[in-house]
Amino acid sequence: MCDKGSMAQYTRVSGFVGLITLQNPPVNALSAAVRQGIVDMVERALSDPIVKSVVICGQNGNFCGGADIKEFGTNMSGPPLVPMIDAIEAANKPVVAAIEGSALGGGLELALGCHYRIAHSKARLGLPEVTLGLLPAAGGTQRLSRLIGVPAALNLITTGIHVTAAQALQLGIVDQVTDHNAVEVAVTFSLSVAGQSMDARRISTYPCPLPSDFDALFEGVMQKVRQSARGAIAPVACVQAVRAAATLPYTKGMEREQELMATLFTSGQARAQQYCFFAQRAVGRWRMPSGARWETSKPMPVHKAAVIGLGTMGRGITVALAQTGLSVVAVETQEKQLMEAKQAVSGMLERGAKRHGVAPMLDRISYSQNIQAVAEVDLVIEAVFEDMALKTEVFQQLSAVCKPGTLLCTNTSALDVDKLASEMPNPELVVGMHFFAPAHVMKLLEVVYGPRSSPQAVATAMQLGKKMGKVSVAVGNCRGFVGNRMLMPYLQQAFFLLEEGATPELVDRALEEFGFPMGVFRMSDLSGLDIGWRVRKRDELVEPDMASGQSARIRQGSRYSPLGDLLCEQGRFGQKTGQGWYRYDKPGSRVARSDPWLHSFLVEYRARHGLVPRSIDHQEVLERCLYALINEGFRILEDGIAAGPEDIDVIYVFGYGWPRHRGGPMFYASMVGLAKILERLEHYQQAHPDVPYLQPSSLLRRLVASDSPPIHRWREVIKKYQSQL
Ligand SMILES: CCCCCCCCCCCCC[C@H](O)CC(=O)SCCNC(=O)CCNC(=O)[C@H](O)C(C)(C)COP(=O)(O)OP(=O)(O)OC[C@H]1O[C@@H](n2cnc3c(N)ncnc32)[C@H](O)[C@@H]1OP(=O)(O)O
Repeated sequence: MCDKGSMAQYTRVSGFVGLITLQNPPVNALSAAVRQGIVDMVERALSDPIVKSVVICGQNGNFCGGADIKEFGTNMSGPPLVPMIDAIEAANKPVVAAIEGSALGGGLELALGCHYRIAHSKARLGLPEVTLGLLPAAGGTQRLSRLIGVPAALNLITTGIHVTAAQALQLGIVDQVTDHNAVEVAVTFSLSVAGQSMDARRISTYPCPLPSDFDALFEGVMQKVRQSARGAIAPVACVQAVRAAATLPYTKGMEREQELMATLFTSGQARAQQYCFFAQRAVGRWRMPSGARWETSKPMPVHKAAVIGLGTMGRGITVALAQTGLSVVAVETQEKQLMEAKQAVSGMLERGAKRHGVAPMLDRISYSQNIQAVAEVDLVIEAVFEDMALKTEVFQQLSAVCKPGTLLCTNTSALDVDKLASEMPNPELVVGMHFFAPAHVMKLLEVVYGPRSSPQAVATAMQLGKKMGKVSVAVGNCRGFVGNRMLMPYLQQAFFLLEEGATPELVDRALEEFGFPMGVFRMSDLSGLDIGWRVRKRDELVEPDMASGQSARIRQGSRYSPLGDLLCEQGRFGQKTGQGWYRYDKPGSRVARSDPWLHSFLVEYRARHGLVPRSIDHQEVLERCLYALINEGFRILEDGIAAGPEDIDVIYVFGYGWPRHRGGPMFYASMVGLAKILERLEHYQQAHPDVPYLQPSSLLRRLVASDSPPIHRWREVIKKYQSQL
């Protein structure tokens, strides 16, 4: 017997079991139609006298990915989740959740409303609402705390982590884990408990186990959460909701859960985080200005890869490749460096494997000092020193050694990928892969294509990035690509603010309060001030600091601050030398301390250049640094270097510490209001006419003139703008 009409299919199986199958591909999200289907089918199963028990499962081996996030921005209709789950829990026949694939968010909340949960061993469970700026508001905070206790519930709910079936069993979230068909096991099990009272299985009736150190626990967790949330409100609300579970009766706790959810639901932060969720997925659907795109470009198979150059980046890339299960040839011509790298790579693999409880992939890697060793690989990632002549030489060797068709990738953060490609016999096989340090940890990968890169080469690099667990974004070739190009105006404004009266502490505090993990100066100290210095020297911007006054701070026709160069001349390269914008207890130590020397140096510098310090507030810091960065983002869109604002936002959230709850720079601009951004840029440009980065981009002007459409409609304006160029 079967009813296929709705988005929850009803079948009677094994004679007496009502099987309800959610069917809303790809993740069986609980849309209004699915909720209606569940309500109807549960009612049907419970009112059918032949049915003794009920099993709820999801179509295609996937239980349920939670509430339908796409519905959140709309006028929500259909039966609400809470009464639907309450009705399941109140049922007088056993209801068993058969969990395959994922049970996340509302999906797990639905399962917690069931009387039993049976999971397949490969299933994953979690309450990831916090990552969407929300909390589990279909009883999740109240039921999970009662089921597994406050500390474990706090951990799951405030972090949003997914746990394996085995971990869920250990925590007590599921009752049984099986390697067999979970639906069949659940059907058999449901019959074994048919006729029994379900009173003891209703989690909402459980008392919440209270830890002895209750107050200290909540205080500690709240402090930790506030610190790591960097201004995000959802993690704090999650703690408050769990506290309600621990202190209030169930119905009151539910009221508190709803109240907290209402605040989050309507907040800009939830919108920003949900935007990030979809943006992260949208960047996989890449397109190039030539019209080539993800659906029509087939990646080449990659079984064996090589890494050339085993410095910090090369080591991280080797680890990341080996962890995907690929065979890796790691080449380093210097013997000492090769030995050190081998030890470091093995250490990283062993530590990673230990964390995940698996065997380290040490035998996946073969090391060599000879570039000939890469003859048979499908793809090479060159990670030698950031120097065009050196990279060109290595690429020429590679094209002589590699088998035909090998994809040649350069790991560069700024060099001209197209220029490199133009020196090769097969420029279509050359792409940039800009990894972020540490390469085996950081999630972001910029895949850089030039006008000559073939769509297949881009597709291959994008697919490899995905396999490596990276969020890969395809971007065009320009100085600094997307991320570092936008960083230039940001850094420049920060330097100018110091000249005008700010301190590194003030600028960093403003940016950290905004939500960055580190302000620009602490970050520069961490990365090393000498990196930018080297680039500025190459660009012939660095001059001996002989002169004073305004003319000494003009380079190549624009305002220039030599502050960073002056620090480097003193050997202050940041953390590694123990001194930079801050001082450190010793070279390599991480705690940044305010440096009186630096403050005196700034006073003296301003005096020497006739700069009268003024008081600068946080608002100005944010506007100058962030709006200049955003303005460059608009230029990047104008130039077609990024296909859309989502690409830029994903790069900033995953690679540059932009707070996720602010959605990325372009989303943030849309929230602030494009007209306001334009007005402030015009204001600062008038005050600083010698700073080209503050000149508002034509696209920003065009968007404002088009009544500032919502961000999902920017692409239309960009297309029109580009077609008129
Ligand atoms: C005054 C106002 C008062 C307001 C009161 C408000 C009351 C509202 C009450 C609501 C109660 C809600 C309670 C509930 O607690 C909330 C939730 O459940 S939120 C959702 C939680 N779930 C998740 O976060 C899971 C998200 N999904 C994933 O993590 C992954 O997709 C996956 C399930 C692990 C599968 O991963 P993959 O196989 O890699 O597939 P993709 O990720 O690429 O996804 C494929 C495709 O599906 C889309 N999708 C995935 N999940 C959802 C979803 N939950 N809703 C909608 N769409 C989803 C995803 O976007 C992909 O599509 P694409 O974007 O590529 O088109």
